[in-house]
Amino acid sequence: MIRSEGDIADPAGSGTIDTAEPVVSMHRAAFGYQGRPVVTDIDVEVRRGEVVAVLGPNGSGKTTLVKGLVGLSEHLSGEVSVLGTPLARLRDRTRIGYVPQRHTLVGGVRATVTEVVATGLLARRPWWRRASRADRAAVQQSLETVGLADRARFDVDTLSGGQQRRVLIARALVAEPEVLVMDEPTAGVDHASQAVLAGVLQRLGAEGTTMLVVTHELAALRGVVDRILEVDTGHLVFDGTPRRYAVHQAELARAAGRGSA
Ligand SMILES: Nc1ncnc2c1ncn2[C@@H]1O[C@H](COP(=O)(O)OP(=O)(O)OP(=O)(O)O)[C@@H](O)[C@H]1O
Repeated sequence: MIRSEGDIADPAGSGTIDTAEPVVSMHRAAFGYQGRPVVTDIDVEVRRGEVVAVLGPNGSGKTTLVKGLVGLSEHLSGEVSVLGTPLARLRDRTRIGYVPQRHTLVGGVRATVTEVVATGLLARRPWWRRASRADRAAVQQSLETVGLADRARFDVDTLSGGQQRRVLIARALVAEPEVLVMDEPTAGVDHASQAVLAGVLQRLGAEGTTMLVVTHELAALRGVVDRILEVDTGHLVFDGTPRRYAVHQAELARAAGRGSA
């Protein structure tokens, strides 16, 4: 059974979040690969300004679900709209920022932090056209958002894992997406970097950025996330606030305890 929570938090406390139009809307949606569904029967509406954590065991389909929103897994059935447009008709993909699961920044090619972040603008500007002043300002702004302005000229392979994640977030932010989809932004980095990343997400959430964040580390995002979706074996098994999720988990633990008694 899916438990749902109607109220959403207003992370900025501004009272200005427009909750009327869903930013992401899925109805009986299925996503998968080569025509084979991995996640099915997904019913979710994400409203503007929500910060949604997607939880679940390894292999449950979290990545497949969020990849569906950026066209990296196949949308096989059901209705999916992003920013009011059916997914198949969404032409301007820069409106959705995507931070992939495993960073692939290091790998033979030398590039500075600025160069990597600027690639986030390529969808808007052909590669042969020189970066405009506005482009350079956008790169600088997104590096400031993730706290890496002082590393702009560094080679990315001289950065720590956590800093490289932040470079990828800056690359996703530079085109000013309306929704940011992140796959395990805090995975595999030390606790200090996790805290910095959580701070970055907190700031983005407070600015009203709509985010879907796949994570195994909910504790690192405490206070940032205002809604949790849990996926298990390709199905959505929970949808509600972190507080309700804690209650739900406690209930499951009690039931398991009774079962084993
Ligand atoms: N490109 C692909 N082609 C075919 N099957 C895939 C592909 N990517 C993932 N799968 C399969 O889809 C299922 C769900 O994988 P997915 O990566 O969505 O799970 P996840 O919940 O994100 O796991 P994890 O927490 O380990 O990242 C797995 O059985 C996986 O083997």
